[in-house]
Amino acid sequence: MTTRVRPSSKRCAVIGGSGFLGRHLVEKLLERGYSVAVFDIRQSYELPGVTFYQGDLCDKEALRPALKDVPLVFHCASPAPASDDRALFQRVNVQGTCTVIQACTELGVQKLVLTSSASVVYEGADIKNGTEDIPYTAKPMDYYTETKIEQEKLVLQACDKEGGLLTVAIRPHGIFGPRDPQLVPILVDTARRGKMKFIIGDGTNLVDFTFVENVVHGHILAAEHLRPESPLCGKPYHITNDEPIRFWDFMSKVLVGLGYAAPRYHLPYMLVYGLAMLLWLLAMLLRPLVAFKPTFTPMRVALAGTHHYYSCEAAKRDMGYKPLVSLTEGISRTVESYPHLRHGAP
Ligand SMILES: NC(=O)C1=CN([C@@H]2O[C@H](COP(=O)(O)OP(=O)(O)OC[C@H]3O[C@@H](n4cnc5c(N)ncnc54)[C@H](O)[C@@H]3O)[C@@H](O)[C@H]2O)C=CC1
Ligand SMILES: CC(C)CCC[C@@H](C)[C@H]1CC[C@H]2C3=C(CC[C@]12C)[C@@]1(C)CCC(=O)C[C@@H]1CC3
Repeated sequence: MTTRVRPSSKRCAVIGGSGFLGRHLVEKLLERGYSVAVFDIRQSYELPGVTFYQGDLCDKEALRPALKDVPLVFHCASPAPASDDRALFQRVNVQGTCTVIQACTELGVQKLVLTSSASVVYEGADIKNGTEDIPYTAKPMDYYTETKIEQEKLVLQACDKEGGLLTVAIRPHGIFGPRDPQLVPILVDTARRGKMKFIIGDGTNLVDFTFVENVVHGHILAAEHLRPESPLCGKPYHITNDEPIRFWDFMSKVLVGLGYAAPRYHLPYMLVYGLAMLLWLLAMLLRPLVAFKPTFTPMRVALAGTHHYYSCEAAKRDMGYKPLVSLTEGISRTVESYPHLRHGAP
């Protein structure tokens, strides 16, 4: 006879726990007294209280030991948006997420918290104070977004309030903070190549940038408020800093903080967007011959030149969310954490 260990409510697993958001989440969970199993395709650190399981989330047998006897699972793994690899996104974000759901169900996991993205409703047009009832976009701007939509639908539809797996999705936007491998490094690289002199559009467009610790806070609140009778079951929630900022002011603050010049000259949005489309088409056509990745993709240009900020009122109402770190504090902690990216650093 096999005896089933009753999962401790202070035990959880973080799929994607080696990544930027995942590691911040793991650190906060440890601080709050959880013991954590990290499942990731790579191991990027070691910490007391964390057990690492290295494997591909598409492989159910590899996932099983990490999720066994765990009541709560966070799924924040994804290929990087910049990889732009359709087959990889499809395999990991869609098929892999099906595998995660199956493994959770088979192993009796009680709660699954997915890291989705606010970009599931974004199609390049302005979004001002967007709420969670905006429909998924029918015209996703890249493969990453296309598969994040599928992924979110799968997880939310799997919610079973009658004693089965409970699910909720967190939709962050523009996460930044120490150890981010994407936003600040791409920005600095672009500046070092002399390409951050221009403001796309009139520079007044407001967007959300969200400090990583606020995103973590939203995930933990969601997990702790997810119960069969709570409104969270099967729902998505925006988690933001609740301080929309002009896209180009944010970029300038980070650049100037690191010793680079702020962008100054304006370029018409439609001109840059048109050029980005042309470059993207060219890159597609030349792909079999030469691999080149334009910095200014249509998605990035759209994000840089339109309003895209979201309401986090639902998270405030249903889980008592409020941002813990202000934008000013978050930017200064981020800038300080990148001494190697400062202007003139060796
Ligand atoms: N960074 C951002 O601005 C935003 C991120 N998100 C979402 O947040 C989540 C975390 O993103 P980041 O921490 O920024 O990315 P990241 O790239 O730092 O972390 C993702 C982690 O997933 C792991 N992973 C990838 N494929 C895997 C596989 N097949 N099996 C196991 N592990 C795998 C990677 O090794 C990595 O450690 C993702 O789901 C992303 O879509 C959502 C909105 C904004
Ligand atoms: C070259 C410049 C015009 C822009 C440099 C900064 C960008 C790299 C970032 C600005 C907004 C960011 C963002 C994301 C990635 C990095 C940026 C484009 C996401 C696409 C990451 C994944 C998501 O789910 C949505 C994010 C929106 C904002």
